[in-house]
This record gives sequence, C-alpha cells and structure tokens, in this order.
Amino acid sequence: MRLAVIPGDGIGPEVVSEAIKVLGEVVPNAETTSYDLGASRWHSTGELLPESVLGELAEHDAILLGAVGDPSVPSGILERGLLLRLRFELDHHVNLRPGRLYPGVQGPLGDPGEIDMIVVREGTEGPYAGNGGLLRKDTEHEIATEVSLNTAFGIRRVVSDAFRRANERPRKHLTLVHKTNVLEYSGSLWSRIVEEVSLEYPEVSVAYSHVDAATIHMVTDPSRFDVIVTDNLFGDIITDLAAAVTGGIGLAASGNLDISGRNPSMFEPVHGSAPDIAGQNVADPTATVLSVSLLLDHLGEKEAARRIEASVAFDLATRDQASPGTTTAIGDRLAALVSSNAAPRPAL
Ligand SMILES: NC(=O)C1=CN([C@@H]2O[C@H](COP(=O)(O)OP(=O)(O)OC[C@H]3O[C@@H](n4cnc5c(N)ncnc54)[C@H](O)[C@@H]3O)[C@@H](O)[C@H]2O)C=CC1
Ligand SMILES: CC(C)CC(=O)C(=O)O
Ligand SMILES: [Mg+2]
Repeated sequence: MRLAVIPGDGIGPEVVSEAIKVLGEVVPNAETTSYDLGASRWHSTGELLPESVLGELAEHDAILLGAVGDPSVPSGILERGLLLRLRFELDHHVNLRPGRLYPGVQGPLGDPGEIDMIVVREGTEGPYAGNGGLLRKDTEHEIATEVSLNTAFGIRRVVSDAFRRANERPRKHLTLVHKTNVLEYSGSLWSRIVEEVSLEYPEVSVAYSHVDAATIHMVTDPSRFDVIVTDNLFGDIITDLAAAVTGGIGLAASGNLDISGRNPSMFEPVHGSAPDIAGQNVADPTATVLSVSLLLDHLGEKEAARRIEASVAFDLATRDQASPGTTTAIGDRLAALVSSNAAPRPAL
C-alpha cells in the first residue's frame, strides 16, 4: 500500500502524525511518502502544486491530507491553488462525509436519539468551480460573480453514488438538500436527476429539504437523515453543522473519492488548519484517524478499517469527555487500542 501524505498547515501535521501512528499498527507495511505542500512551501518557493508533484501524487494508492490554510497567506491561495486543485485534477467528485453520534459522546443537543447519516457532497462543481470574476475592479460599481457550475454528468454520478449507498443501508432513505425555490436552474437539474435515478432504486425512499430548513432539522431532528446528497457549497456548510451535532469538528472524517478508480482518492478531516489552536498539542486527531479508516475501507482493507473505527468508538465511549487529552495522548491511546485489538466490535 503506497500512500502519499500531505500534512499541510496549522494543526494538519499534528493530527496527521497521530493518524500515521495508528495506521502503522494496522498496516505496518504501508509505505508513506510525505509531501511538503502548503504555506511554508509557498513562502519559500512560490509553489502551490507543481505538475511534477501532482504526477507523483497520482501514482499512489491514496492520499492522506491534514489541512491547508494559513493566516500568513492571502485567503484562498492555498485553498484554491492546492486543495481544490487536487480535488479537481484528481476528479474527486464524491466528497463523502459520515456524520455519526458515537455512543457515549455528549453532543450539544442533549439526547437527540441516533444520529447516523452520510453526506454525499458533490466535489468538483457548484460555486467552487472557479467560474467567475471581477468586473470594473476597484470602482464603485465593481461586480463579482461566482457562477455555480452544474452538469448533468457531474450531478448524475454523485446522485447515483448516493442512491447506491442509501440502498445498502438499513433505512434506505435519501434526502436531496438544495435550494430549488430560488436556484431555479441548478435546482431543477438536481431534482430531475434525483427523480430519474430514483427509478433504479425503488426501495429507497426520497425526501427533499431546502438547505435553510435542513439546518433546522440538523439541530432539532437530526435522526431524520440517512443519506444526504447535495452540491459542493451546501455540503461544505451542512457537514460542519453535522460535525457539531455529532460531538465536534475534531471527530468528523471525510473522503474525496474518484469513484471510477482512475485517480487516487484523498482522505482528510472535515476541519481546516485551525490556526487558533495550532502548535499547542490540543487538536483532536480523531477525525484524521477516522479518515484513515475510510481510506482503508476504500482500498478494500475492511478489517483494518473496522479495527480503527472500533478503537475510536471504544475511546469515545470511555474517554473523559470534558478533557479528552492532548493530541499525542489521544493518538497514543488509539494506537494502543488498535495494536491490542482490544476494542469490542461495535455494530457498524
Ligand atoms: N480541508 C481543508 O484543508 C480546510 C481548510 N480550511 C482552512 O483552514 C483555515 C482555518 O479555517 P476555519 O474556518 O477556522 O476552520 P477550522 O475547521 O480550521 O476551525 C474551526 C474551529 O474548529 C476548531 N477545530 C478545528 N479542528 C479541530 C480539531 N481537530 N480539534 C479541536 N478543534 C478543532 C478550531 O480551533 C476552530 O475554533 C482557513 O485557512 C480555511 O480556509 C478550512 C476548512 C477545510
Ligand atoms: C477550504 C475549502 C476549500 C474546503 C472546505 O471547507 C471543505 O471542504 O470542508
Ligand atoms: Mg468546510
């Protein structure tokens, strides 16, 4: 197993090093190559993602990324020029973001019942496509556009993936989250494609929620969600909220998948580089460890993936919720649990 690792900025290197520690306990022969990309490379060389590096990354089985973004770099340079470029170049059209309230975790909602959802966020289109610009710059009449790109091809492959996942889950329920009451054209295309694909999955029940209402339900009744399919921007926003209601952003994992398998998929925590806590050894590495579990599952290493998730579940059920420990202490605990294979298998 050849993995490329991009620790990145802020807390990225801190959480990635704990995740690699845990990985080493389940797949000791995994070969990891670290790539220096992010703020420090940009400052020293002006480079974001050289073609040669992109080529090398593409040769790996999968990529593990910490986070990018740094206050010393103008906003958007690293996010667009590195992170989004990776997602777009490697055709990471499915951005998979599970949102699960693990037993024992005290979320902010008290006792909301079972929360176990998967958000299938479109990853290469929408308002993030870079389709826009500034007109009459630096005048009083400056105009900024950011045109959302939605292709039938792009939507269909993501919607099909979401239906496939819903069909394999016990509840078999899919919710389209959009804003069709206002975004007339893209909303219509998303709705029509969901309707078309639903015909192939008669057992999957389908619901629709406007994104603003979805944020209400995410807080007042999150257990209504099973699989959510949505566009790039809405998915970005609601997955931070899903993370918040399932115990915090430090627990939320994600995968950027090229379902065709032509390019390596990339796994990363949902959170960013958290400059406010960087360098303090206080970031929770659990999201990155769970991202490694998603990575292994994606590469077919199902047992290894389950061992990691079981260890995380055990740790979450038994840790001091108010004071879970330092980044390295959590990493050490998880590595020890995985290594001893002691955590009971949860019903996953
Ligand atoms: N995938 C990526 O690389 C992402 C990068 N970013 C970038 O990261 C930088 C910071 O962005 P923010 O909007 O502040 O989002 P953020 O996710 O980095 O931080 C939001 C809040 O969550 C906390 N937090 C994040 N991860 C945590 C962890 N593992 N344990 C405990 N607390 C954690 C932070 O301390 C902060 O209070 C920006 O440059 C942004 O563009 C943001 C999101 C994703
Ligand atoms: C920094 C953005 C480009 C990405 C983001 O916030 C996300 O994917 O969650
Ligand atoms: Mg985000």
